Amino acid sequence: MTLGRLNHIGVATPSIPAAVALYRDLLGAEAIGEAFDLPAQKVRVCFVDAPNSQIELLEPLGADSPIAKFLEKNPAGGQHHVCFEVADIAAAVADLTAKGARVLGAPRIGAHGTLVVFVHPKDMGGVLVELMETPKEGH
Ligand SMILES: CC[C@H](C(=O)O)C(=O)SCCNC(=O)CCNC(=O)[C@H](O)C(C)(C)COP(=O)(O)OP(=O)(O)OC[C@H]1O[C@@H](n2cnc3c(N)ncnc32)[C@H](O)[C@@H]1OP(=O)(O)O
Ligand SMILES: [Co+2]
Repeated sequence: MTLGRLNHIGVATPSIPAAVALYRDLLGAEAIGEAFDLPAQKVRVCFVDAPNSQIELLEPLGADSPIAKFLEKNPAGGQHHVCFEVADIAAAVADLTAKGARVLGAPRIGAHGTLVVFVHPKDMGGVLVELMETPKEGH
């Protein structure tokens, strides 16, 4: 696989509205999307756009959300993952698996409507890495 652009940084928060206020009022964020639920991934999502990337604010949907456990350990929230784009997610999964990295589950549709997958943080120096298939032109 070849590492593509940094698509977003995932930030877990107990409150998307409170986090949005910080990015808007403290940092001057001007392009903030509407929050939306992603039930299949057990998260509520809101994107804060920066000129060259995005912050993906994440609230847990339900006690079994992957964010819930993170927030138990980090009640105020915090940096959760980084997401890079790849041209071909299946090829990336095969490559990573062949290299011995733990790919978590099968690719599934993420918040941008394209296939995403995660690599276990223990195989990436303590960083939870998400890979997202680059949206096809015009999609
Ligand atoms: C897909 C929609 C959206 C998008 O962009 O499109 C998203 O990004 S949704 C993001 C939320 N979804 C996920 O994170 C799915 C992948 N995550 C997982 O499978 C788990 O959260 C996992 C495996 C990373 C952790 O599992 P779990 O929380 O059940 O286990 P532990 O808490 O015991 O953690 C095990 C070990 O990993 C360390 N850990 C956990 N989370 C993170 C993290 N975000 N960054 C770095 N390290 C993390 C944790 O500290 C444990 O380490 P240890 O040394 O044993 O304490
Ligand atoms: Co993400």
